[in-house]
Amino acid sequence: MAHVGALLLGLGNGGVYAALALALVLTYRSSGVINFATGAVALYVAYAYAFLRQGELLIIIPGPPTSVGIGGDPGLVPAVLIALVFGALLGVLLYLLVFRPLREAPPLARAVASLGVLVVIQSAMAIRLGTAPVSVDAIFPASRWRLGSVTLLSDRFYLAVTVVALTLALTAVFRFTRFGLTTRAAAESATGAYVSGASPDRIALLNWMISGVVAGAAGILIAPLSPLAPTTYTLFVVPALAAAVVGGFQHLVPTVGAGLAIGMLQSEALSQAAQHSWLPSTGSSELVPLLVILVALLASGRSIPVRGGLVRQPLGHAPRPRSLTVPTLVGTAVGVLALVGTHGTWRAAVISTFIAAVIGLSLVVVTGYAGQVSLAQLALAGAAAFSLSGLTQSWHVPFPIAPLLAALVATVLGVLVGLPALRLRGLTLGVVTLALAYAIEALWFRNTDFVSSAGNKVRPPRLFGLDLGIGTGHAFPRIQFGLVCLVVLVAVAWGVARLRTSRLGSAMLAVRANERSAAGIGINVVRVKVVSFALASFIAGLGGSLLAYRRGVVTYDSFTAIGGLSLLSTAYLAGVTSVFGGVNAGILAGSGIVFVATDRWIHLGDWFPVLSGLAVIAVLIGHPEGVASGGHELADKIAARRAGWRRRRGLVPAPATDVSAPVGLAEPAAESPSGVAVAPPRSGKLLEVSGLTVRYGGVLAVSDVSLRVSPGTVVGLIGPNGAGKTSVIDAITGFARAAGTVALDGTPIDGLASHARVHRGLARTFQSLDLYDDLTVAENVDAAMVGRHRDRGHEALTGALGLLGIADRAERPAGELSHGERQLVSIARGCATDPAVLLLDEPAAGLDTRESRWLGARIRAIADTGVGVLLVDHDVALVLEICDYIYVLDFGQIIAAGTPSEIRGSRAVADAYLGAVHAADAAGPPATATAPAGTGDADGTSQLSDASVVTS
Ligand SMILES: Nc1ncnc2c1ncn2[C@@H]1O[C@H](COP(=O)(O)OP(=O)(O)OP(=O)(O)O)[C@@H](O)[C@H]1O
Repeated sequence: MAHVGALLLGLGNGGVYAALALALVLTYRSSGVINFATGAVALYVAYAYAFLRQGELLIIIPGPPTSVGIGGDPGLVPAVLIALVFGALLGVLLYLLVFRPLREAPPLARAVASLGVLVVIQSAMAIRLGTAPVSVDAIFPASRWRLGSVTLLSDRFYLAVTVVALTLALTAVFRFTRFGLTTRAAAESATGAYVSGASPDRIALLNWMISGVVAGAAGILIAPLSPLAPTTYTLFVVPALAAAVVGGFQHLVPTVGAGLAIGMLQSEALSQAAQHSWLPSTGSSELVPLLVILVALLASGRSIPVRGGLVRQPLGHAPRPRSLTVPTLVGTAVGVLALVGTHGTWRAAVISTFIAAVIGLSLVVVTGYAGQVSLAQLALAGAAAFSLSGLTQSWHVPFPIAPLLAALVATVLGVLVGLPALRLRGLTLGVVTLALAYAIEALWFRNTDFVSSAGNKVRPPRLFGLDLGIGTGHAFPRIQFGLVCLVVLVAVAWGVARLRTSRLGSAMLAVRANERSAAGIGINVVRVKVVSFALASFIAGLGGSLLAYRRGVVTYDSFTAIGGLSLLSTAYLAGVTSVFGGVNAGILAGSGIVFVATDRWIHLGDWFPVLSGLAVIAVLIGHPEGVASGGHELADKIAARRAGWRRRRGLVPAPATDVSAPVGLAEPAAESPSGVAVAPPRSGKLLEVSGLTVRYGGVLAVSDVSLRVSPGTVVGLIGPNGAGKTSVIDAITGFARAAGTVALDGTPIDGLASHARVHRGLARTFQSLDLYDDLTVAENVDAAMVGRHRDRGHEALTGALGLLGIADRAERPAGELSHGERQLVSIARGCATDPAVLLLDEPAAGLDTRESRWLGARIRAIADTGVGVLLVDHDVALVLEICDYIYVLDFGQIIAAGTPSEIRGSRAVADAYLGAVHAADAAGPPATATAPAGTGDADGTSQLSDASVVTS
């Protein structure tokens, strides 16, 4: 019964989380924004309400007085209504000024903009109103109801009932009104909404308005129960995000249910912590949102996204460093000059810039390269900082072993933080890492069991008797410590730049771009994610250790969850995809040189965070990929101009302009069009598939399919749309769950993960190509050779590019190529995995007949090297021309198999697959009349290529 009482006590907070989660769902559904500022909106409306009840109108912009009198308290209902109107207006303003201009921006850019809004509102409120809590009169009668041995506080009950009533009303609006219908249609597809005559823009605006009202209502309702203070309200967004995740950011009722449950479980956790000494004295309630999110997500997530279920996270171009030596030397020289040429506050700011840049570089690795949105990097830095304190104070571990060990602690924790990334991606992962940071802060950094109220001391670094510490008094800040920070920064920056040019870096970018196709070329997506979290956490740990040495005493306030949000927004703004951007993040950070400069020269003082939040928003609207994107474009332009200059002087050959044009169909297989020798023939393997069956829920896509692909042969798999051809390839390569056996040279491989099958010799291409548009052609192909020896890798790279005739496109970004060229890159990537069997999914899609026949010759050339090829294509003329054997699939079953001439003469195939053509023949007009130009051969392929037109 005590448990029931504790649970019911949590109804109040639960109701608020539920209302905020509703507001989150509304903005996400209508405009795809995860609005981290939802708690801040609630905060603003709650303050506006509290001031109204004191007869004052709140003004948060600088200049005029904080409030003006309105002649007394207008009363409960008018005050609530006026405050809610403010909430609605704030919602409308946020949409019109911030999120509408960003509607085409990457999802992460929109989330970062909401972080900017959060910082602006929270900092402005803190400056204008102070951080002292404000108490507000009760709204609901506060009495104790006794139900047997259980006590229920009536105000909590009324609050929860109000939120549930609000949810039911909103659910009814969205279910039964035209506005609700169009909102749901727009959530599915903006085009769909346009087609049905609704303006997604107006729908989004209305939803933002309602969201402002709902968030405001949450703020007003909780104000009497929880003293009004800027930071507490802002952080209500974490449990609210957890509730929204449970509802999939779509469904209102599960969202509200989860919000209420989180509040109740938190209350129970607090009561348990008070009763049991073995439970941590603080932090158990902050752990609840994390556990709720993890249970909800792990129950529904998948490790590799299913076909069509990919979350794309465009993050901007991650440029490949052109040279490491010059920037390293110049950067080091600038750093030394900055230290030597400054003193006092300025030198302290330079040192802070170095440290923040190190932590910023950790985000470059995990988010910029590997595409994993981590909001926990600052918490990981904190973990190292607090560990360093223990290592130096209690264990007397000397420098530099202590900071390295502390960074290793952060690495272990970082790998744990990264584990959810194995199943989650995009901003959902960001939400989980935020919940983790929130829990780590409460359980460890704020926990008085581990950290004394004045903070934990750190022993200054000493090496061979030399004092490397930052010093105190007049000596502060000592140049020696600045040099230590600079050495760490240069080493980390050099390492991160090297990583970008390494094969691991290419694999990270491949995972960032497209996990499915990364797995398809043999990249172990799980390992790449874990390694990127480990590397980034180690770097964050180094930064955290430096920060601990810089401060001398470690306290929680340097490593808060909110600070982690600011870190991501600064790093994103500075350019999270390059070393240049990471260093920029240090320069722009809260205690860096820009902060000191603005403080000294423009006397911004407390308003710096507000202005930096506004700057984040303004810059994002102009450059949704961050400020460094301008620098990257400039560097690309300079490089292109230099290359043009070198070409004009005849130093390098000019690239061919029409690579996909046929370059001689009768070329020898061992020589590429550019004269590059292709990979030597390898021993292919026999692929045997039997009893393959694939089901998607109730749909039987493939039923009991058996087929063989012998080394050195091209085997076709044809069939009408939806016959199950891609599903067969997905099942053979481990991308779709299937029954049946798949064996290579008699060894079963059906139990293996997709990337492991690639290592056994099974390579594939994707119908959607799934190239890494950010990477060059060479990098796309190189990514397929992770773990291969460099020299052999180089041989395979030139071989694969040469075989497909795209060697002269090697340095072009894949995103710039024509469709035909992209098809070739996709096949080259498959070839680069050194396959024994290559499965090609519609490689001729989008090619004209000439290109298609040229491609056919390339495919034959691949088979001539000993590789077995399974070719799925709608171009029947191509399939009949180059295949040794063909299987015909219809409704998931093999209906015919044989040599091209047998297939050509098969009545069953004609009926099932070419029926339309035969029917057309019977009706009169000659089939050749509509055949594409150039396909009419003496052997009658014209009729079949006509069939390909009918079915594709
Ligand atoms: N993820 C999925 N969930 C549910 N059904 C699916 C899924 N993927 C494919 N299907 C269904 O399975 C059947 C076979 O689809 P598949 O894409 O394998 O055929 P296909 O022959 O490759 O078609 P196409 O030539 O159009 O590419 C179709 O009915 C399709 O709608």
